[in-house]
Amino acid sequence: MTPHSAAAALALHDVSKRYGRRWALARLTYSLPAGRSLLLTGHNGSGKTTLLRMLATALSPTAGRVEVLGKDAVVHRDELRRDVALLSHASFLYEDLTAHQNLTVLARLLGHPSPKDAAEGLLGRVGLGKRSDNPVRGFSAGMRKRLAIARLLMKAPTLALLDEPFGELDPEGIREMEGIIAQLKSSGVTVVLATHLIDQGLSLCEERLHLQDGRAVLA
Ligand SMILES: Nc1ncnc2c1ncn2[C@@H]1O[C@H](COP(=O)(O)OP(=O)(O)OP(=O)(O)O)[C@@H](O)[C@H]1O
Repeated sequence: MTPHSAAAALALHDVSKRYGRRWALARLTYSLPAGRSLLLTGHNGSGKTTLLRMLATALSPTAGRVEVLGKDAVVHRDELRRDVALLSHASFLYEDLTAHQNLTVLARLLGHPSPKDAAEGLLGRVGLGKRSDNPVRGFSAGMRKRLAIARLLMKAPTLALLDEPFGELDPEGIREMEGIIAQLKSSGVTVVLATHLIDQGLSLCEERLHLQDGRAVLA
């Protein structure tokens, strides 16, 4: 490990990812300094989700090395999964459980001292207090997004990877999500934010990485 990467929240060393014959990421080298947050931009299919899933240790690189919080993301996958949370299109919600139950199940898994209170507090924070006893299967896309961010907050990660967090949200939801991301940052969480809403992203992140066909280009 170089001295530079030791201070980095994440570091990509010549990272490539291939699906079949298609290269989704190609020879990406990048380092995010500790204490900074990253805006990830690029057109549809440019590789943003692939990169986030790699940082979440859900995918391994085809070539190169990914370091997350100073650790190799392949070697230290299990321990990193405790510190890293991904808000993604697939939101890992139990359809037949209520919003409240979804969060209490997670809180118990995490060993939270008071799962029900924690769930209730977070549901209020994401604007789902009135729907907390409804099963998720009847939730709209925006409500699912709100519950997914509550799930991420319950996990209290060191690194939060947010894939299109504003998608499906109404204008009020977008403002609330901006507030939640700002709070995460002020509590010391490193945020990596992939979004097509460039203005929102730029106001929240100090650094930017723009992907074009899986390669980094100057933004
Ligand atoms: N599981 C997969 N199998 C095959 N190809 C894939 C797979 N996942 C992604 N790809 C391809 O990899 C490339 C990058 O996709 P990725 O989802 O990372 O892009 P993205 O920047 O997140 O796009 P969007 O803005 O549409 O969400 C695309 O060409 C895509 O078709």
